[in-house]
Amino acid sequence: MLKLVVMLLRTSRRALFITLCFGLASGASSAALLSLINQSLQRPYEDRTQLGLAFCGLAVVAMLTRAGSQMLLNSMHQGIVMDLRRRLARQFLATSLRHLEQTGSHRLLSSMSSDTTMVGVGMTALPEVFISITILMGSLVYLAWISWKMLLVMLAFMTIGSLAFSWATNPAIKLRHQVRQSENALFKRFMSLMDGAKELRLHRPRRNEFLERVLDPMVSQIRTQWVRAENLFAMASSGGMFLYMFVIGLLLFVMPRFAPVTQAALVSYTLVIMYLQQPLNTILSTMAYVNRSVVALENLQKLGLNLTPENETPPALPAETPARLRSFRTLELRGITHTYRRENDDSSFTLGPIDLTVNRGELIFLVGGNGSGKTTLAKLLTGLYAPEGGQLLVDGQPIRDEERDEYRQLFSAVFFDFHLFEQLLGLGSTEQLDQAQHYLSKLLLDRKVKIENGSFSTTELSQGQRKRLALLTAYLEDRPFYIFDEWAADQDPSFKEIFYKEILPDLKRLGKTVLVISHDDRYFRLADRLLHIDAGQLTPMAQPRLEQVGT
Ligand SMILES: Nc1ncnc2c1ncn2[C@@H]1O[C@H](COP(=O)(O)OP(=O)(O)OP(=O)(O)O)[C@@H](O)[C@H]1O
Repeated sequence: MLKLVVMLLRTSRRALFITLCFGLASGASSAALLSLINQSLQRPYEDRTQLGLAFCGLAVVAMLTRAGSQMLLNSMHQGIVMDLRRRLARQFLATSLRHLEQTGSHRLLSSMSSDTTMVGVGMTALPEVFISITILMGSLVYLAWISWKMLLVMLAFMTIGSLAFSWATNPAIKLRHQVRQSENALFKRFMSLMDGAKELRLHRPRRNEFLERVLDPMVSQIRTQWVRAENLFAMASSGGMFLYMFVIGLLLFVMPRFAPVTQAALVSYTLVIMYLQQPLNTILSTMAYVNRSVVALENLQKLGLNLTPENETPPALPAETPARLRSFRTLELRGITHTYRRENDDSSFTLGPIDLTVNRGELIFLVGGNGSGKTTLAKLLTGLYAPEGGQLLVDGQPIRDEERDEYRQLFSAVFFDFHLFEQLLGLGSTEQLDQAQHYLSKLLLDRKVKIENGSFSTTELSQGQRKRLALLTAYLEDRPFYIFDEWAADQDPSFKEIFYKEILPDLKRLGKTVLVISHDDRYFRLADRLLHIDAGQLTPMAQPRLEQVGT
């Protein structure tokens, strides 16, 4: 909870201060109203005119300050959620790709939507807790002024009540943690539902089994856990209310038998105790939100997305890569290794140690069977994965961890599972937009797609056409090193021919270094160098079947 308080102070100190002022003014005016009611009840009707006027004024102040504090809380809540989402997106991009892959997109998505909202709710609930605690303290002081014995009775019951509440709600908090885990698992199933839309529609038994065996049990498990957790909280709150009524009953029906008390004093105690109910209620109910947001914050931290102040998002880096890197002569992988380890699974895959030097301007084909490690090698070469062992060197100089992002800016890559942004992000200069128009016709897409306001008019195209748009984006990036991961696999034979015989030689002519991951052995002879990978090791390449080459 302390982390929440620190985050609140760091992100919204001014808004918090103003909200607290309004909240306290609202609490103080309500307390003044209470004292006024108390005084009025003890005066004859004819003497109440002045008190009546004061009552009206205070009621208006109480209403305005309450509305003001609520409106400020609303805007503070959305401000906090907005800030959290922005910071989370930046943290997400600063986190290593491998970590994200291991975590799984379902968990990240579910956290980015529900956990951020919950942290925001908890942070906004905190000022209400502070205000209610202050009002509670003020009321207790007023109670002590009326009767210190009553205060002692009240404090004793409040202590018993809060101990009992935390004892009763501990299992509920554990259940909330379990609900959160189950929600992650549900999100994964929902993603399968969307990704497998075609497969589920085509095969009725698969669809039925998916719904009955995969989705429904998880949905009902969440329902059970949720209801159990919330029922425990409801029982604990009701228990608290019962204890409260017990105190009032004790005061009205039992205490007068043992300690003589005037009617006026009894009315005063009862009024104050009834009034105390509101802040106590607020504390109990808002503490439940604070609690949930602590769970959400811990969940985000478990994913490596730390939003606490000590983990500031890194500053934005300059867009340009330093000239030292851009003008490289050689890129070298020296003894590079990478291992994929799977949770709850003994099988693992190790790539390397890889020793490889790439000279500027080379056109290299990387070939090998499925699962041999081609894409992994490309991710290591581009700096998307940090090597577990070995070093990346540019012109003999090792790339340090903090330089890796700059190093990555040397590359333009179209991976097998590429993503096509609808907007030409970071490529909006007039010159680039003109070039884009030229490349659209070169890639035979000018009849399908237009470029309007820096965006493609559509990306709803065939997979092969989308890949051509991804290639267009790569052209515009104008980076020194190009990587194509089975780019031609989705292209028709005539466009394959254009890719291997026109586009790749063009890039080479422009002085670009190109690594092509390919299974198209009929074009292997076009490479300056052929690299073969097998079971994670670079191995000597068998002679390509020249009789098929270039025909
Ligand atoms: N995200 C991952 N988590 C765990 N293991 C992985 C992951 N990605 C790949 N692997 C493992 O690493 C091995 C190499 O994968 P990689 O994608 O580099 O192969 P590839 O040569 O590009 O295959 P393909 O030709 O099928 O695209 C695979 O055998 C696979 O078992």
